[in-house]
Amino acid sequence: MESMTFVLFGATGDLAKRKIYPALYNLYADGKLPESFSVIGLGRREIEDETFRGNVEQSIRQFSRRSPADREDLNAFLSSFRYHPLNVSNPEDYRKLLEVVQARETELRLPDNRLFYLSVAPEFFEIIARQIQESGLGATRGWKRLIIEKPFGHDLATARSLNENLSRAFEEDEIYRIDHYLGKTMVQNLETLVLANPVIQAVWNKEHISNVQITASETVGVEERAAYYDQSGAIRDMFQNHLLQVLMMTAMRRPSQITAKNIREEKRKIIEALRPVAKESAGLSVVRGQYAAGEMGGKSVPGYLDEPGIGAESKNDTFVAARLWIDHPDWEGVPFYLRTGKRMAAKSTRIVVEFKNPTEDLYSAKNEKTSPNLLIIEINPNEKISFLFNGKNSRSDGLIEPVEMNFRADQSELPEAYERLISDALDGDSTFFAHWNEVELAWQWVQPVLEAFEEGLLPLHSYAAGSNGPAASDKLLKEQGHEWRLDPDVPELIGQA
Ligand SMILES: NC(=O)C1=CN([C@@H]2O[C@H](COP(=O)(O)OP(=O)(O)OC[C@H]3O[C@@H](n4cnc5c(N)ncnc54)[C@H](OP(=O)(O)O)[C@@H]3O)[C@@H](O)[C@H]2O)C=CC1
Ligand SMILES: O=C1O[C@H](COP(=O)(O)O)[C@@H](O)[C@H](O)[C@H]1O
Repeated sequence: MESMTFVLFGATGDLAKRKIYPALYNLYADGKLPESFSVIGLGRREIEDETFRGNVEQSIRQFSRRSPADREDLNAFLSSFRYHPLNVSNPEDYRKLLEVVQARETELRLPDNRLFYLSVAPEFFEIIARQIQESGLGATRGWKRLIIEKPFGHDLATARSLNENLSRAFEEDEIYRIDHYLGKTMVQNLETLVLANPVIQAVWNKEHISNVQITASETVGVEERAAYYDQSGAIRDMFQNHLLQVLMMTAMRRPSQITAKNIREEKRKIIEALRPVAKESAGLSVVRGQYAAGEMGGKSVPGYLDEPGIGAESKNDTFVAARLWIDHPDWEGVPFYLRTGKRMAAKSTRIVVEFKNPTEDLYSAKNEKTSPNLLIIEINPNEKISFLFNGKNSRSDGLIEPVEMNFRADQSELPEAYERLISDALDGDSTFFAHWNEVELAWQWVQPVLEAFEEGLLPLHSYAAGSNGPAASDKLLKEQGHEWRLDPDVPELIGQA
């Protein structure tokens, strides 16, 4: 682990408070930060170093998975933090920042390895990258790296333009695009599950898999993020990035080696092979919805249009589902169903892999029913892998029923996604960051869908808050003889999983 300076743009913001400081603290507590390091927090407001350190401490006490046990140890951690007021569009502020960074490098005898973390609004990404270059902050003899938050562009054209501008200041291998789903335990575990288990590897293809379902349902509504969310919708907020990343991780084929380069290459092949949709026919494979008033946990909740900050006429999507096909020899004829929505019945991020069931005929002759084998990877809030198979029940009738085998990760010990990702960026490991190829190809698939939404070519279905989304999304599966698995209204399965 190399000593470095962590330059944090947006140090007074929500993400820094809720995720970044707790992640840094836990990495420190786990011995995963270098012995010597410097953190320089940046924001417009004028605050003293002491106040800044107090704010960092408060965020750790409130949001860290582990509370600081020892005052001395916490003070040692906080002593690395300094604050510098900076307005992103003022070049003079960057020159002063360079002096602050260099002074700390000299004082702590740090090499000029610098990690710049952009935890600010996306409209600032380009100007910051340019100023880092022009001020000399980026001219290091050591390494320089850029961690950039989502969203990466608003559509294909803006993502391309952002990337072009960033690449004037940073090489592709210096850019770490955060997709926090790639830092989740079970998303990272997918690679091991499929590649390290020959039995699973052998059946991970069109011969054995009937369909794959990826769900990210949330119970929360738009919360305080109306200004951002009403311009983005579920398609940009969750689908273009998190869901398509999970699809790539699920469908990627075996790489020749487990390296960042090879894994990203395999992911690229999958996203490249996604069958494009035309905007005129997007409605055949994509369903969009918006939540109406409903009931959640016994309480009435307002519909999207009545949420604070949302325009009364908003046509924004809070739900999107799609049926995708991967034109790859190993996945021919296997639909991948993706859906995400706010104000749904349950918080659940999961992948359900449904296997083909050639045993039906064999048992139907005996008037018995077998169910398809299901491999269920629960990502959030549980972190669990289950396999549902057929077994005889232990009652006197001895009928065949789905039986569950499972593995549950010990959640008390699990690092958070941000810990994993920041640690990887410090180590220079980009495996679980989104490469530009993946981001661009994901936007390429989504672009006609965005246009279809904007031009009103698809109906905007209403769904009651607290439901499983619009019924139209069930049709996407029914047309292929499938159904969503493990929705909360399928008690016999959710009860076991
Ligand atoms: N919050 C979250 O849960 C998530 C956030 N993100 C992304 O993370 C990024 C940050 O989000 P979040 O922390 O919520 O945003 P906030 O609005 O809470 O914070 C914004 C930060 O930017 C600083 N800032 C604003 N304008 C300027 C300026 N002109 N010059 C210098 N600094 C400025 C603010 O400091 P000051 O006011 O002192 O100037 C503040 O520190 C965004 O890209 C967002 O999309 C991604 C996923 C989740
Ligand atoms: O990136 C985002 O993710 C969250 C959901 O994340 P999870 O880790 O709780 O599954 C979502 O609420 C938010 O709208 C989106 O910006």
